[in-house]
Amino acid sequence: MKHTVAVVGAGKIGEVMLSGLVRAGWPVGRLIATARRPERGRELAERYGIRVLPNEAAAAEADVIAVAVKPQDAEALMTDLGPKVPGGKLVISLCAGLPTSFFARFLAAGTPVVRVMTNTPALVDEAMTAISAGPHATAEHLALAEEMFKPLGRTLRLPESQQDAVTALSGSGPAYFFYLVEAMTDAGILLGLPRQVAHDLIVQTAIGSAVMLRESSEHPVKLREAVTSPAGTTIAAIRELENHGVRAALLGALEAARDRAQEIAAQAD
Ligand SMILES: NC(=O)C1=CN([C@@H]2O[C@H](COP(=O)(O)OP(=O)(O)OC[C@H]3O[C@@H](n4cnc5c(N)ncnc54)[C@H](OP(=O)(O)O)[C@@H]3O)[C@@H](O)[C@H]2O)C=CC1
Ligand SMILES: O=C(O)[C@@H]1CCC=N1
Repeated sequence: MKHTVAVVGAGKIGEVMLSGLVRAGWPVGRLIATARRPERGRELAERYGIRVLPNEAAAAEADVIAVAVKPQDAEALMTDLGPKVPGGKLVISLCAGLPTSFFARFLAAGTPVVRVMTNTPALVDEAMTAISAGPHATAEHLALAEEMFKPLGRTLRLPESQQDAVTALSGSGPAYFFYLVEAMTDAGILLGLPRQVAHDLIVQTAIGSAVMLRESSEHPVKLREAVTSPAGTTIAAIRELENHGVRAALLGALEAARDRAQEIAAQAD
């Protein structure tokens, strides 16, 4: 925790990261945020007691520069800031789709770049974060990225070539589960339950199922089979899911998310 970290473009995911570092005891004096809108900067300074600086000043002071702008804003940011990033800094990209080679184009030769895909459960220290070495990133840089993201949940090192798939699966993943919970709550209402009751039933069921997935050594198929009684209620529901092609829809959905990540990269080329 002896490094100073600047989150450049502290929006939703940047704040998730900063709040996790604060909870993990990262000294607030070693955390810097940048924001495009002054009111957003004030909000972050008040909420976390961290410093909010202009991009160039943040990059000059920090050892680690975490880029958390939308991919569509990355080119404008890097065109301006990239040449001003002093040598010897570690640049971490949190951006979906953009390869580390995109960032290297704007940075001084030899600047290490690490690509990270985390997710919003970092807010409850249950993130899944995948970390990949880009140009000039050494084992030491990966270890530093892990030091920052480990307190926020699980971390995994993967080749950068797998990051678009990771983005589709775990980066966007929380949205799919929230969508499912929302739809199942509606189903509870259809069956006559009050909204709050339906919500509570399904949230606790989701938590219980997630804990079983993590803590039992059983394959998900076995866990599902244990719920599915012969001629029972569950198989009646599963038949409907199969009839509606839910498995195929998921395969297609994740492929679409991966394709969108690739399109973002192509647009930035
Ligand atoms: N949301 C998520 O669950 C995840 C997002 N990501 C990635 O994180 C990145 C950010 O996503 P998200 O947090 O959702 O988006 P947000 O729009 O919430 O955050 C981006 C922030 O960057 C600010 N910004 C843009 N340009 C500049 C600039 N030049 N200088 C300073 N600040 C700037 C924006 O300001 P303004 O408010 O004015 O627009 C905004 O606050 C994306 O690349 C996304 O792919 C990765 C994993 C998960
Ligand atoms: O939807 C997005 O593009 C970002 C990347 C992963 C999660 N949210």
